[in-house]
Parts: sequence; structure tokens; C-alpha cells
Amino acid sequence: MKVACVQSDIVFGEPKENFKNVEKQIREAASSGADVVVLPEMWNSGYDLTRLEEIADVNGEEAKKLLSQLSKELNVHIVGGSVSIKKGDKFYNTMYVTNTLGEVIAEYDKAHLIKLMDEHLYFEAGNEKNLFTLDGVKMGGIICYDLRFPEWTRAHSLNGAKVMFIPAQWPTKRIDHWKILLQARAIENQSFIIAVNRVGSDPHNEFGGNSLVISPWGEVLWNGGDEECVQIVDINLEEIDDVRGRIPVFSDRREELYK
Ligand SMILES: O=C(O)CCC(=O)C(=O)O
Repeated sequence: MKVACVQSDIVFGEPKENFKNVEKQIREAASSGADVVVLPEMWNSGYDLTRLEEIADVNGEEAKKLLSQLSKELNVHIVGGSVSIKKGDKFYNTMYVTNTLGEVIAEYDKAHLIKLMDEHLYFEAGNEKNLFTLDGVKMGGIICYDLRFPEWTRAHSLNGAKVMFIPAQWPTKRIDHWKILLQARAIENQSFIIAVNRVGSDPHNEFGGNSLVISPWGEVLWNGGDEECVQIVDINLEEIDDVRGRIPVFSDRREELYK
């Protein structure tokens, strides 16, 4: 499966520009032969939280429309990072996944909101897991700070996910946490990790890129460095069952000890 990681900068509080950029990047990824395109977190607005009323996507309609159209036209699945949306009178940090038929097959509201970046003051947290199937393989998606909760990735793995997508806006100053936690999640869950972080900066933070594709054995197959790029990485999904067969951690679990 050819996965295209879109490690981009995001224009603070300017959805129009960001929509244009994302369309260009998805087209570039598709023309390079991608099967799945993966975007970063909150690519429509960045963390311009005080202007959400003005700039959040109402019911995610604009994002869903663009991603569905491009998925169908270009014959690619899209794991749409996340966008800031407004549902009713509340705001959410939401991931959409679209398939090559142009269907929205998953919608996930970020479950863990990061107080350090004031997210909890503006957004509602989601309460549901995010599982979907692409090309017959069960996969899952979480968003940025969700990564710090190993139980959350494990819950997805126990429900069948073999590939985890993790879009982010992870600051440079904690980039070592990002890399180490991602590698740990891949090893302990014996899953592919496709993690796409933005680059550039906003008025509050500099963002560290270092998007990573990691195998179920824990090998870093690609590191995006800290510049904008659209990179295709070829992953062999057969490795998952091979690694799980060699070290059967799922059947060796002692659930009764963990309460
Ligand atoms: O956990 C962190 O250090 C960064 C998380 C983050 O930036 C986010 O959830 O948006």
C-alpha cells in the first residue's frame, strides 16, 4: 500500500488558503501513485482558537465535500487529518476519512484535548473510537495529544486495527516525546504507524514535522525532517501478521491483571 504523507505548513486562521493548498497537495500525492493520502491536524484553520466562530467548518461540510470529490476523482483514499468544525453550538477537532468511491467512511472527534494548548476551553471532546476499513484491512485514527494515552491506541488494536494514522500539530520543543511515543505505539501494538505532523509556526508555537512511518517491528521507514514535503512510502501489510506471529503479545495478555 502506497501511503502519501502530506507534511505541510498551515496558514493561521485562513481556511480559504488552506483548502487551496490541501487540494494541490492531494493532487500531487495522487499523481505520484498514492493509494492513501494522509493530512496533518487542523489543516483548515490551524490553532486560531479565538476565531473558531468565524472560521470553523459548519458540520464539516466543506472539508467532507472536498475530500469526497478528490477521493473519487483521483481514485485515492484520504485520511483527512483533522479540521476544526462547528456542530450545533459546539466546536470539535474532527477527522474525516473518505474512500475511492467518495464515501465518508469515518468521522472522529479528538477524544483527549490538550489543556497545555487551551484546547479544552474551546472544543468538546469526542467519546467514540475511530475504526474503518481500507482495502480489506481494519485501521484506526487518533489525533495528536491522543498519542499520550497508550490505552487509546491499544483499544483500537484490540478492536482489530492493524494500521494507526496519527495527524498532529506537535510543537518542536516536545518533538522527542512525539518520536519515542510513536515508536513505542508501533512496537507494543505490532501495527504500522503513519504519523503526519505539520511544519512551520503560528503565534504560539513552532511545529517540528518529523512525520514518521513506522513498521510493526518498530523500524522507522521514513522520517519527514522539518521541511514541507509530500512523500510516498510503500508499506507491506503482510508484515503485521508476521510480527504478531513471532511475538504473540495479543494472546499473551493477562487482561485480569490490568484492572
Ligand atoms: O502532547 C503534546 O505535547 C502535543 C499535543 C498537541 O500539540 C495537540 O494535541 O495538539
